[in-house]
Amino acid sequence: MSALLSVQDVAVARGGVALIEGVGFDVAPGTALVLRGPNGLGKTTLLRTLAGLQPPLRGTIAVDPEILTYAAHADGLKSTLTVAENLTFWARVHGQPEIDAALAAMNLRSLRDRPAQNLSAGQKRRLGLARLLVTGRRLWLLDEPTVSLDTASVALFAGVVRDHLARGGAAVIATHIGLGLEQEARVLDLGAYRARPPEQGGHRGSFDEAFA
Ligand SMILES: Nc1ncnc2c1ncn2[C@@H]1O[C@H](COP(=O)(O)OP(=O)(O)OP(=O)(O)O)[C@@H](O)[C@H]1O
Repeated sequence: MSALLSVQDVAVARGGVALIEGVGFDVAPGTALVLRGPNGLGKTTLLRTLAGLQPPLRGTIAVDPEILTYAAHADGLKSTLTVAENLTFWARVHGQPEIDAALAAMNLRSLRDRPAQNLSAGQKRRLGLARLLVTGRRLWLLDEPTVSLDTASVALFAGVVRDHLARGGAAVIATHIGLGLEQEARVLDLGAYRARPPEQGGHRGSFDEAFA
């Protein structure tokens, strides 16, 4: 089956500095790619680039923007709206009819009427991840999705990702922890793609991406 995302010889930069270069991979339906690498290497920058929030320095990214959704570090919740209202808002944005399955999947049913501002950090994160399910999008780009989650919630979320893949979805996930997705996920160690500094022939980024 053809890839949902195809990346060829991509280089990315942040703040005018090239971070990663020569990255290439395909992500097929039913599979996940786990991005690994030390802090500051450029995992977030690569995900932002895949999401179309900034252009690559070089290379090609083939993806239909209509099929992807990007879950960044920030939860992006509306603090005065309840759990159910937050999800309903996002479901309507994406033309999805209901939120009950998403509430159940991330164990949020008992919290449905609580304002987002009164949730714990882990509960907020669960709500942020439940939002993925009401987008109806096939390709999930996830930046450290398990931050603040306890062990049970990590397992819950791993199950949600597994179900998404089983339905023909796909995911690219920057994470430092194991999600127990060894069957479905490949691991890409981005350390091997660290950009050379300019004095060694590497590229400088432009200021366009710095403010993108
Ligand atoms: N807005 C910005 N302007 C300039 N430089 C930035 C900006 N945001 C991040 N950087 C720098 O870009 C580099 C890559 O950051 P990025 O967040 O992509 O790394 P990461 O691999 O996701 O790290 P972590 O594992 O800590 O989340 C870092 O050196 C960081 O300090």
